[in-house]
Amino acid sequence: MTTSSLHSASRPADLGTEPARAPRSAEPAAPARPRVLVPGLSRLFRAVAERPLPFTIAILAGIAFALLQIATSSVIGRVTEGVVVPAFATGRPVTGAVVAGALAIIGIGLLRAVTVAARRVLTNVGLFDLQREYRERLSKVFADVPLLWHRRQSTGTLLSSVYADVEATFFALMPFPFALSTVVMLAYAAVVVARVDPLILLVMLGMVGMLLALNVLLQHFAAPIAMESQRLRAKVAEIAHESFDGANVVKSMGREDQEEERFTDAAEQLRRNGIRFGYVRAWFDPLIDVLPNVGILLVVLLGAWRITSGDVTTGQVVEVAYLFTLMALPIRSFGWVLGDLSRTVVGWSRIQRVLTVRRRQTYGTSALPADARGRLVLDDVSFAYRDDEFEVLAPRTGEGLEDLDLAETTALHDVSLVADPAEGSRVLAVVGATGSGKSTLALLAARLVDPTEGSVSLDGTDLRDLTAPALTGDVALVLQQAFVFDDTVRHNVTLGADFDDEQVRWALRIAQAEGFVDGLPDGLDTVLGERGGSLSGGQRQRIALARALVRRPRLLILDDATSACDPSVEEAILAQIRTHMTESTLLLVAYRKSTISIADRVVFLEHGRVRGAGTHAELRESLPAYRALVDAYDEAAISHSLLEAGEEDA
Ligand SMILES: Nc1ncnc2c1ncn2[C@@H]1O[C@H](COP(=O)(O)OP(=O)(O)OP(=O)(O)O)[C@@H](O)[C@H]1O
Repeated sequence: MTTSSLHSASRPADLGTEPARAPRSAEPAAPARPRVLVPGLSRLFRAVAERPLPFTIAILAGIAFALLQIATSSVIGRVTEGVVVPAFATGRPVTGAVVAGALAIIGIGLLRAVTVAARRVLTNVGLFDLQREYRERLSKVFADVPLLWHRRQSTGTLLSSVYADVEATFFALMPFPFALSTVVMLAYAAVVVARVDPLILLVMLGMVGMLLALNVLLQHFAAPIAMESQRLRAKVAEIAHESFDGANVVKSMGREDQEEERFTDAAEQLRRNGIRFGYVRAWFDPLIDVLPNVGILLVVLLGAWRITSGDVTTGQVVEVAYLFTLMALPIRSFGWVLGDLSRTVVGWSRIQRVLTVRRRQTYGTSALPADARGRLVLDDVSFAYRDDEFEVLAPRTGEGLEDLDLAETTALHDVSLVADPAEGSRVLAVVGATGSGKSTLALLAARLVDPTEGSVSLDGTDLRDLTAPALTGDVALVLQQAFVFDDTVRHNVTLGADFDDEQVRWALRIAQAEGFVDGLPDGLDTVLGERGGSLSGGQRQRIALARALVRRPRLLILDDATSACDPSVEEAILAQIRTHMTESTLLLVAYRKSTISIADRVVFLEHGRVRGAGTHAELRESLPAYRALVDAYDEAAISHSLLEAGEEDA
């Protein structure tokens, strides 16, 4: 049995009732057929306004391209009139006109190439810049929102937002400047064609109208599928992330096949949805592609008839037919924009869900005085976990929390306690059955959550009034799940702050980590690998503990932070902390008698209420429930030791 399984074995589950946790928030039900055209186009225009310089130049380059296209068609019309028709009539080529026409066409072609390059480069500049900005904005929200928000989100979905949703939102921007410049081209072409022949203009307008109608129809069918695809992308990411994260459980429980099946199912749904999207596009794309060609055919037929009746010249018909050929691609770009508009709307709505989370962690302006001694006071503190409090509070609703009927789990009721070195309670242990509110109390003391009622203060200052640096500098919380970065031991302890090697070693020594760190190939410079995969659970916990110790916080909170260490190591750690961290108050969430007995004072929680406070001996004497719980911890520890001894003998 591993040390961490000892820990779970040593916590008697039946000594406390655990009310069911509030259900985690699901993704909000999205409308089956979202409105796409107006919200989508307005998002794209806003994107252009957010990066005006590159997009304006890209659009201008697009317009220049469109005008050059038209100029090409007019040159070709003139070459037909001035070179081809006379050559047919006289049987002799008109050399000067041929050279002039050829030079004009080559010159315009070169200019067109420049405009294409400028448009593409600048569109990319604007597009990727926006993607970067929104990824940064999302990650800022992730950093600013309270811890509880993160606990309600799936990491896979958040990852998918940062990557796939941002990409989907701005995907349609790629052809957007080209499509916008097409409007100018169409207007100009309409004038040219109207001057040639109103009948041909009618053909052109009919063709453009049909193209738009086809695109709107495409939206109608494609948008819900695109929406489902984004959701499924997030789901695939979520399952993949869960499988990687829970690799230990999956392997130890032999659930590889089921996990694979779960992943395959989601990937298969995504595949099917992608194919459905492809089917829809496959119906519409050929029609949209073929329409301009039908237009050209009609122009040629109509033109031939109008030439014979003498209403237009051959050059004019060739010019207009060529114009239609040139317009096919720009008009198609409308289709690209419209075709991807549904992804814009869906991606944006998913990003919005994160960006509009109203609750951000706010900080005060106070700092603790230099001679503060770490007096922690919880004064009549109640705390309730509220369902969906983050999701429902989109800024537009204007609703306050108090107006909303939210499901609640009250974890702590009117809890008052004091840990004060001056009053002989420098080390305070919090004991209670599972679900009694110990971890919630630890979160409150570290201000990772704020009380629903009452206050938590350190040396007389409400934690809410402390600045962020004061809070993180004066209070440190170490959790059972130690996170280790893929970096050196040194960086994992300092996290980039200015501590020298001596200080790092001091912290490692107290955390009983110096020995094994010295045994690592490069000592402090050893890179620990992703999530500290090369370390044992207990070693990871000790690195995380050293990270807190090196900061010498005034208040050190350990929530089951040494659970994966042997009892003897745990005892040594706590003894060292007691001896060397004389300026820190220590709040311990304790599960072992050895831990509890080093505390100056113990607070016993039951169902979120303080049932008793005093020394371990006093509580044992006066509270049968406390005695039963602590004895049960002991029995579990003894049976574990016997089990281990048996395993060693075998
Ligand atoms: N994020 C959450 N959302 C809703 N309810 C929660 C959440 N976290 C904890 N709770 C509930 O609050 C109560 C106290 O939980 P807490 O984790 O503080 O207990 P604990 O004493 O630390 O338990 P354990 O010893 O099992 O870690 C429990 O009823 C729990 O179900």
